Amino acid sequence: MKFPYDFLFGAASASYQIEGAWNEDGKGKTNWDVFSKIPGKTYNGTNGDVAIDHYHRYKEDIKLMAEMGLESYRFSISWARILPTGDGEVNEKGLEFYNNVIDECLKYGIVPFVTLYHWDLPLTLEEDGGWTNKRTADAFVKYAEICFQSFGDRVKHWITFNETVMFCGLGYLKGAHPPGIQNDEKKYFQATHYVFYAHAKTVEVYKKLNHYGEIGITHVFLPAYSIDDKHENVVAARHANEYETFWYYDPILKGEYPSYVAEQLKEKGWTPSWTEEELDTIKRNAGKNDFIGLNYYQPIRVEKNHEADSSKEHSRETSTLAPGNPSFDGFYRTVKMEDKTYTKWGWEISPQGFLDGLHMLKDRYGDIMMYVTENGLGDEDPIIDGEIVDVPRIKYIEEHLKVIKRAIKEGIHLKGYYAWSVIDLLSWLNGYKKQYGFIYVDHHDHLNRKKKLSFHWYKHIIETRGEEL
Ligand SMILES: C[C@@]1(C(=O)O)OC[C@H]2O[C@@H](O)[C@H](O)[C@@H](O)[C@H]2O1
Repeated sequence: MKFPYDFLFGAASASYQIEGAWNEDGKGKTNWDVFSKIPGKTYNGTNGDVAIDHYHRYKEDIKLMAEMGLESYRFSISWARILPTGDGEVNEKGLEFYNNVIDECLKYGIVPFVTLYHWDLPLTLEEDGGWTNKRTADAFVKYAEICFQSFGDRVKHWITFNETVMFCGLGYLKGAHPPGIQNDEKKYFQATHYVFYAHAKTVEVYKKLNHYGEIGITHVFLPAYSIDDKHENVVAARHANEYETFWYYDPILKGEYPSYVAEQLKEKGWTPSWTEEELDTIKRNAGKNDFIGLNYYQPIRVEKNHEADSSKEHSRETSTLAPGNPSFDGFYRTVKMEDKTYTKWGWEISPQGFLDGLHMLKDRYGDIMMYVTENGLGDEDPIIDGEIVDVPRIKYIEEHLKVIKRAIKEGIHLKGYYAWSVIDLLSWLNGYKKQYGFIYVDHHDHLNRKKKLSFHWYKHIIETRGEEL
């Protein structure tokens, strides 16, 4: 059986991780332009000043995507190229660059799937409180409307935010992302609320434009499973799903926060300062979402945490989602299981965990339309006789595509798959060591591009619409 005729086979990237040209053509500074240059913050001091120079080489890169037969390309717009100060004057050269990228995609029949925010925030806004300041939410809605008006005639698939839990959690709890704040739960939850509010307002604005495209949000999908049937561990898994998944998915799909979390926040004094207008905006627009984007890499296996409160000690290493760390509130701990397989970065490889999680989402939210907006294997790819023989990546993606095909047969409304990443790119915390791409970038030879084994494999899967999987 082939994948449905309208299922999109795609691959993804993000502006800060590929573009470079960090200070060219009127682009404003972002939080990451500054944060990445603070000693110790990134692996080996890597930063996105050049990245893989996609800003100057986008035609070459998109031509390679076309050669792969890619049906859709998910990329993000750097807000600071459009509005250098976040909410001031428009930078025409920024509009020009993304118009060129979109037109280059359409030249090859590649469907552009655009993320408005993939973590690079204009510095002016970060310095004014970032996502804990409602100004940023209001500025985002203005920025989004400019993008809709400029690109909406050709872009019909829009993602507002990528992985809110990551930029808020790493920004305000772990300190591994800007603004580098640790253990500030009040700011963490406040930031998530303003993101959900900005998302809801943006959906409302988009729908009023009658562009007849799709809009949604992309969340991490990290289904939590108890390590055994012990009651306290089952409770721990429920707690993890409430804070890591339902806190994020409920306001988008149900228009309200999960009571399990909301009540605990009240007890702990972590409730965001929200207004009735904000809560009503979230409620009023929940039904207008066209899809939810899932970034799935792994599940987590959890047990009740009994250790003294080590949840407050953080480092870059404890911020990479590897198992063995306590939750931010110390309630549970993730566990590395003897009978599971893991990547070099300690992420469990579990297509079955994905399928079980999809059914959990359907049980809770009904028949919602979904895209897998990221999935892939971060690895140090083997190079044999000059060829990048990334067989582990082929196996990883193959197993997950098989499960996606099965999920569709079981009634899960999945409309597309975007491998992370289309091309090797800068990893926020792992520099260029952790590769994800179908296309290799040689940092020892002028960033030259080279097709990996997986490039040819994915081309075949797309051509045959995954019939053999
Ligand atoms: C933490 C990490 C990684 O480096 O493995 O997860 C997978 C992938 O998620 C994406 O949303 C990030 O933009 C990208 O950089 C990757 O980040």
